[in-house]
Amino acid sequence: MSDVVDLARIEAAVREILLAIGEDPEREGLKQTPARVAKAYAEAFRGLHEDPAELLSTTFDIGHQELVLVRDVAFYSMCEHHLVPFYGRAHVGYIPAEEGKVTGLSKLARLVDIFAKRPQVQEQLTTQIADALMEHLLPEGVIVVIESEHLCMSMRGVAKPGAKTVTSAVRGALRNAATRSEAMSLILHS
Ligand SMILES: Nc1nc2c(ncn2[C@@H]2O[C@H](COP(=O)(O)OP(=O)(O)OP(=O)(O)O)[C@@H](O)[C@H]2O)c(=O)[nH]1
Ligand SMILES: [Zn+2]
Repeated sequence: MSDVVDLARIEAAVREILLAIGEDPEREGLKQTPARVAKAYAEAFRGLHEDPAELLSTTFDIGHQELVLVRDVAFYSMCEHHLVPFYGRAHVGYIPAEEGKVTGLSKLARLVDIFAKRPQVQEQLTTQIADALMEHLLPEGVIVVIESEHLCMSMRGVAKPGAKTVTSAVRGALRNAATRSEAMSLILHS
């Protein structure tokens, strides 16, 4: 990870922030903070250096052409406007095509993290997951629903803790009313 994220540069920047807020970066409690924040940021943004195509290249030949849905995938992301977390649950479903591919269930959850671990906005996170599945699995259809709380709306600014933002992206056969409502009822069952 450290070969793609410049830890020293983050450390220097965090030291500057501490000075700018009127703190003393040399005091005992803060001495290790720039290094800790650098490691935490490398983890929070590791998805920038991960490839969805590679992740979704492991596929199986299973003759299932009905909905596959992984519900309640917990994720933590960082709002690109304020660099504070937004977090919640993603529901990711697709209908494999006859000539398309089926991937491992864990890969759907890993795909959420590849895009969540980047500076993000929720709409783009939702779209990127859906489009990556369409591109790499060539399925009949995809549905992605994300529910999350944005700390930039809870702990600062408008200060509305508990407000949930829900976004969806629906592609292909899942745009069909009956199929979409079957998927939504399975998602809302959670
Ligand atoms: N559409 C969208 N907006 C987001 C997301 N995360 C944060 N925001 C919003 O981005 C907006 C940024 O607004 P600005 O007016 O530029 O920034 P600000 O002065 O800090 O805004 P306030 O949060 O209202 O104090 C805010 O309304 C946030 O609620 C997201 O994932 N999607
Ligand atoms: Zn924000």
